[in-house]
Amino acid sequence: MITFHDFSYAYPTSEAPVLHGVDLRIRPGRFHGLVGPSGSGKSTLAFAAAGFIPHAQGGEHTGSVTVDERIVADTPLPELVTRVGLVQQDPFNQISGARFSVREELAFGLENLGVEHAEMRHRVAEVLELLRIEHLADRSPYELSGGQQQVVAVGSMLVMRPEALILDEPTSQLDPAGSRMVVESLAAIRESGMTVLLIEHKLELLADHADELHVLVDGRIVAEGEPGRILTDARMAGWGLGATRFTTAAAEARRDGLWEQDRRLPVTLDAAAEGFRGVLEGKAGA
Ligand SMILES: Nc1ncnc2c1ncn2[C@@H]1O[C@H](COP(=O)(O)OP(=O)(O)OP(=O)(O)O)[C@@H](O)[C@H]1O
Repeated sequence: MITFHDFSYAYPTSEAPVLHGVDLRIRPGRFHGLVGPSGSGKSTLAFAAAGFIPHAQGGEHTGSVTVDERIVADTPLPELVTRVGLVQQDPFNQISGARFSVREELAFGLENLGVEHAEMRHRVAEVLELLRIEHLADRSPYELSGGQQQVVAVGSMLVMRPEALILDEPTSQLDPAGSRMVVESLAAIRESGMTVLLIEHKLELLADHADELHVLVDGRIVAEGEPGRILTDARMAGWGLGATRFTTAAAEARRDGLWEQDRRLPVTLDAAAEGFRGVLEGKAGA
């Protein structure tokens, strides 16, 4: 479990804190999503959960972040990497450059930890299978598409068997085909029962995957709850956030009497289809 306890933080060059009194619980086996407008502090929060703040970035903080009761600020980074994996936006920057094949790239972090060879091979094979990238095992990481590289970056975190995986806008630099690959791997990770925090601007992705959403605005958590409730919250526009296409379509249809007044607005394709089917069947039967 990753827990933020009244955590505030300012970078060494910040004039004002970037995070303000953040209280947050990332619970074991749950898929959490973090949304917020640009510059609200989402990546900063991810760095704090993974220990890069304060270990690599310095700066000033109050309150604490704990990972399984260990205070992140007091735990050495090499110990934290086996507990919290962080996948960032640009897949290219996450490839070590030290290895010739995807298989070796995946083993790289384990080699550094001194994991024995048989165990290393086992974990690499397991991750190749989970992410359905066995066919890429002997390819050079540099020959891969952006989407494939990002899935390999996810894999290089998963081989460490962290308790939690944080993904910071993992599809933002990818084309639609690359995004699809990463989204498919998210589904596999979700099924594996791993603890996940996904930072994402694409609300539909969160609606499809997350159990719980947290909204960060100006460094403060302003709302938390299940995606269906948060993504249809009337305050979304005021927070600088949009709505899913399904919510917008149903809200417009409701003005024309084509969405039941007391039916919740949808955030997924399935919920939208169900609502519209209900209206059409009602009209056909009338
Ligand atoms: N290394 C740094 N030093 C000083 N200020 C920083 C640093 N990194 C980020 N900031 C500032 O901290 C604030 C929050 O940035 P952060 O990248 O965490 O936001 P974000 O919500 O992830 O944004 P985006 O959605 O655009 O990625 C911004 O005002 C940013 O300029």
